[in-house]
Amino acid sequence: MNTDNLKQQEQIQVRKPKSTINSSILLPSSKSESNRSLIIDALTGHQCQLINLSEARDTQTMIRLLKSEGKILDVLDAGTTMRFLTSYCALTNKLKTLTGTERMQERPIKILVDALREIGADIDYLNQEGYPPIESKGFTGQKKSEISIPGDVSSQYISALIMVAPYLNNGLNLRLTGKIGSKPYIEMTLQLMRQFGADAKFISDDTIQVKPGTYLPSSYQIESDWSGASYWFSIVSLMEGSKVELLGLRKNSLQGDIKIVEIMSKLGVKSTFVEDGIILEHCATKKETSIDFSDCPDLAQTVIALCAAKGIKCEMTGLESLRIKETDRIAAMQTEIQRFGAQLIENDSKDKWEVIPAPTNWEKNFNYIDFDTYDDHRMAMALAPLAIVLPVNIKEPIVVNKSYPRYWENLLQAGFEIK
Ligand SMILES: O=C(O)C1=C[C@@H](OP(=O)(O)O)[C@@H](O)[C@H](O)C1
Ligand SMILES: C=C(OP(=O)(O)O)C(=O)O
Repeated sequence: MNTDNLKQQEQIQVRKPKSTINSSILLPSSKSESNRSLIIDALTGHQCQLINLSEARDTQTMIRLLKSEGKILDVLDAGTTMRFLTSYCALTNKLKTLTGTERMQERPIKILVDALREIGADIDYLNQEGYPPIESKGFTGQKKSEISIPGDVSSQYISALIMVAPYLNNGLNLRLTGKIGSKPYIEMTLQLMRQFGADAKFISDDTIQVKPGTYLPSSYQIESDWSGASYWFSIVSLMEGSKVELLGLRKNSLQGDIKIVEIMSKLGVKSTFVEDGIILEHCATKKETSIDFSDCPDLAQTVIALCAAKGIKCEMTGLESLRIKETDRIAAMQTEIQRFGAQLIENDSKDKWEVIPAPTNWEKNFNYIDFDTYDDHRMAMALAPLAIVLPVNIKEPIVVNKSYPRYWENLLQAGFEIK
C-alpha cells in the first residue's frame, strides 16, 4: 500500500474502521536509537553492522549527512541530527556549516555550543547568537575535561557531548545542573555507548564520567519505536473491544517511552508482552489521573488528546520542554483540543497543567473536526486516533515522515478509511 499520494494532499479525511480493530502492526524502528548508533558507527569509521535502521526522515537525514562531502549540512527539522552532528563535527575537527528549517533556527543550541567551546571547539553563530545556523571551525586540542551543563533544557545536548567524549584525549566529566529532564534518553545514550565498548556512566546523581577510548565495531539491532507505539495505545483505548499487536518491541527497552505501558494501564489499555512485541487490549479506564512527563515528553501529546476526547481529567507535570520542540506543543495542543470543547490549562508558575476534557457526548455537536498540525508529526499522529470518536480531517499529513513515514499506511491496514 503506497500512501505517497495521500501524504501529498493538503488535508486528509480520517474515518473510523467499520469493524472492531484486530490488527498486527509493524512499527517503525526508533529514530533515537538509530541516530545514536549512526554517530557511534561513524566514529568507528563505519565498521559496525546496524540492523533495522529507521526509515524516519530524521534518520535518513543523519545517514545522508554523515556521508556528505559538502560544506553545508542541512538537518531539516531533526533535533537529534542537529545536536549530535554539532558535537560530532566540532570535536572531530570537521569544518562544516550546520543549518536547518526555519523552526530549527528557533530551537536553542547555546548550551551545547558553550560546552563545546569550553572543551576547546571553535564554533561561530552565522545568524542569531544561540541558534543555528552555526559553523564548526575546528578543534585543535582539549582545553578542559571537567565541565558543567544545565540538565533541564534538552537532554540532547548531553547525549551529543558524551557520545563523542571517548575520543577526547582526557575523556569527559560532565556535571548536570538543575533538574535533569528526559533522563531516560541520557541513559539510552550511555547504554548504547557501553554496548559498543565505551566506559561511560553516571558516577553520582548529577555527574557522568566518560573515559577516553574507542568504540568497538559491533552489530546492533535497533528496536521498534515506543513513541510511535503510543498512538496505537490511544486507538485501542478509544475503541471498545479492539486488539492490536505491535511488533518489534522489547520488554527490556532502552527507550524511556516504554512508560506508555504503565500510563495506559490506567487509561484503558491492557498490555501483554509476547515473543516479538506486545498485545494491546481495550479495558476499563480511570476518569481522573496525574502524570509526570519529565522522563517521556514525546508521549504528552498522545495522552493530552486521548484524555481530552475520552472524558479523563488529567493533571500533568514535566511539559516544560514541549515549548522548544517541532512547534510550541503546549500552545498547539491548547488550540487543537479547544476545537471540541476541551482545555489544557497552565498554572501561574507554568509548571503544572490540567486537561479538562470535553463534556460528555461532545461528539454529538459536530459532524467532523479539522485539525492543524504545525509542521509537527506528533500533532498529526496524536490527533488522528480521535477519528474513532468523530470524523477528523488532518492538515499536512506528510508531517508524519519525520518519525513514522508509514503511519497512514498502518492506519489503513487497521481498517481506518483515509482519503
Ligand atoms: O535524544 C533523543 O533521541 C530525544 C530526546 C528528547 O528530547 P529532549 O531531550 O530535548 O527532551 C525527545 O523529545 C526527542 O524526540 C528525542
Ligand atoms: C522532539 C522530537 O524530535 P527532535 O527534538 O529530535 O526534533 C520528537 O520526535 O518528538
